[in-house]
Amino acid sequence: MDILFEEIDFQVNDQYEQIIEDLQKKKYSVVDDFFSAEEIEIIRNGLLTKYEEDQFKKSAIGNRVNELIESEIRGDFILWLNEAEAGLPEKTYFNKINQLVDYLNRTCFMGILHKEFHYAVYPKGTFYKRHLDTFQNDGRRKLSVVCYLNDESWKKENGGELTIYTEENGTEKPIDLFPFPGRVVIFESQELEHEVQQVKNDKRLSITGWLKTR
Ligand SMILES: O=C(O)CCC(=O)C(=O)O
Ligand SMILES: [Fe+2]
Repeated sequence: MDILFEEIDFQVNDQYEQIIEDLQKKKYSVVDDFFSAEEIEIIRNGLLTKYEEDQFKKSAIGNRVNELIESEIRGDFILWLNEAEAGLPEKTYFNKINQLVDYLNRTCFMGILHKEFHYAVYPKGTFYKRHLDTFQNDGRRKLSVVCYLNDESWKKENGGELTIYTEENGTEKPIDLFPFPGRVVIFESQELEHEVQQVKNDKRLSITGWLKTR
């Protein structure tokens, strides 16, 4: 009975199916309407409140135990999120992420057991040089998930593109993705090198995180 009930409960989700197909075909997926404008505003306000309260710290290279601040490599400021202590903004974020994780685990047996996310602010002039997310000493990182939190006034001239280094017929093909609000980029952490181009104006707001196995 239990099994039958679960099968009835399951609903195909076209957006998630598209993400799965993209990941299988290209190792990355760009979803422009993962969050609504209202949700993004709630989450952005959550970030800004904590940023103004000085809760962020300078990002570092390495893992969370062995950190080294390297401004030549990355210049963002981050705040790790604790889901157990999430307020409305973080709950709004995690609700959607958890739905996606459930779907991936159910349909692709991805075995995602852990996740870690942080808010990030890239002030004017900052960047994150080309890297692979598993350089952070964490082989359990399976999927990287980045969500952009700026408002509608974010312009291309502000820079801060995420450049992902894809491959086509054996040659490297960089793709620039602008950090538009509500856009979520998901990619294979162990496979795809990427970088954040210098922010030319304003400050670039996001949540970055990893879905992890084992
Ligand atoms: O903010 C982005 O677009 C990517 C951030 C990133 O690569 C990282 O934090 O590892
Ligand atoms: Fe990264």
